[in-house]
Amino acid sequence: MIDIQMKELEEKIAAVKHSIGQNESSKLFSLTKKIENKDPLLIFEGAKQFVKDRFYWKNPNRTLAITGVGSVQTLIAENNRFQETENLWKQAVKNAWIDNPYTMVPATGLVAFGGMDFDPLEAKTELWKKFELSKFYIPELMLTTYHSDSYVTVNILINKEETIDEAATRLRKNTQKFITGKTFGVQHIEIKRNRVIEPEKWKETVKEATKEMKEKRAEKIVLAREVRLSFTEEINITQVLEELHHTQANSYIFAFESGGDCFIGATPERIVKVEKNNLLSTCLAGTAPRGKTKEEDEQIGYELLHDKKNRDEHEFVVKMIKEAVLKTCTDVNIPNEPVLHPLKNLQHLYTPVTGTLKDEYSIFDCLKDLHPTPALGGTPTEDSLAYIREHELLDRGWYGAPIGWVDSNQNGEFAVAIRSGLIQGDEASLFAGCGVLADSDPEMEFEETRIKMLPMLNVLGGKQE
Ligand SMILES: C=C(O[C@@H]1C=C(C(=O)O)C=C[C@H]1O)C(=O)O
Ligand SMILES: [Mg+2]
Repeated sequence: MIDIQMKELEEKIAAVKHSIGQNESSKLFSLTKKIENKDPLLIFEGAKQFVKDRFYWKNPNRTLAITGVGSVQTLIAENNRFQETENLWKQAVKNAWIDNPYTMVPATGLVAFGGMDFDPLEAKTELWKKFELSKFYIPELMLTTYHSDSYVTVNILINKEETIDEAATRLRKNTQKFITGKTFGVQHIEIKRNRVIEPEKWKETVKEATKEMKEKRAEKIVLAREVRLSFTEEINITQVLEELHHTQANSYIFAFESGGDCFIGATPERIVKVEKNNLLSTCLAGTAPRGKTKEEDEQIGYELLHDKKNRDEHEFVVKMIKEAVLKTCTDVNIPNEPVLHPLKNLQHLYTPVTGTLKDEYSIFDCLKDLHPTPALGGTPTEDSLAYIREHELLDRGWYGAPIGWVDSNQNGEFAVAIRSGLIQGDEASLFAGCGVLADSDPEMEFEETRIKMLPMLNVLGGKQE
């Protein structure tokens, strides 16, 4: 249980109540405490019986995990998603009473976690109907695990009308309910049906795109496709998260529930991380499989580092991110050559980008400038997006877009939501894309996307590879 004396809590609530303005009916109270270590997945599982909307996040080096349950305030943008979300977030922070003694610990205190559509101009289909253009939760309860310490944050709306005693009791009850957690059993997932959506037509689209580039109407276009699965029973998200954690090193693990559907994945791609004014972005593009032996693996890695098509794919991303970051940062540092980024099923070309974010820019400004990078859109951005809108067979929804969190202390981190799937009860869609250039071979690009789906497919009962 959260360690706080009733008297101390009542004093805090009295102060919050006192601060409610004449024209306000309530105030968001955010209270953070350090607690004995808890397993983030047990909290995630336990919350299922009380709330529909949960989120989960783990960073690639596993120093930070965030579990959020419920939403005390949901930030939904209607048009200009980056600017609107930032405005809503700033307003929420301004209106809240934040009691967080651990402001040096990222992702404690008031935090918003969410994601957004890849392309607001793409026609929406039934598939993504539960996901708004952009949606961020400020959770009712959040567990932050940073290095080996755990922190719990409870967010509640204190009403002007309720007594201090009522509010304190409500806060304690809520905390107790969510912090107890629940263990989960091992589910043996069985795929009933695995439907690759229009593979031949997809290859045809890739071929068409290569023509587009030969005729110099674009230089790179990223094309994605979908696989639809159905299972013998409903999928337990907690177990999928645990399996992703065990199988996908060097990747973010994320989940975001909305209206009963869950967008989930294990992505190696960071779009931007901001810690105070330190910025880190990543160029990740160019792909090859892993070898079966160490020698074969090193040989494939060497070839990837020296392959012209993959280096070109990568370079488009470096160029675009460099331009964007030079605008918002000083002290920009970008190595001249990429290195290999090994994953379980494949390896990528990787170039880190660091800089010092100028005071006048926020993480939302960075997202606006960076998304979509040519790792997910193409070059030039607008022409490739127009091509994707018109020709891609898939409604990308939140696939390929930023997903992540911000706190009220100038920290935040967003990944690019790839290697992901949308779980809808006993069905799921998996997504994967690839960078198409003028000399792309449709069969090879198809194979690349097949391998990119394996991380999700394997934890959903697919054949191990
Ligand atoms: C688009 C995806 O991945 C992107 C495309 C890559 C490529 O084509 O080489 C590599 C990494 C990602 O930037 C995906 O996994 O869905
Ligand atoms: Mg590629």
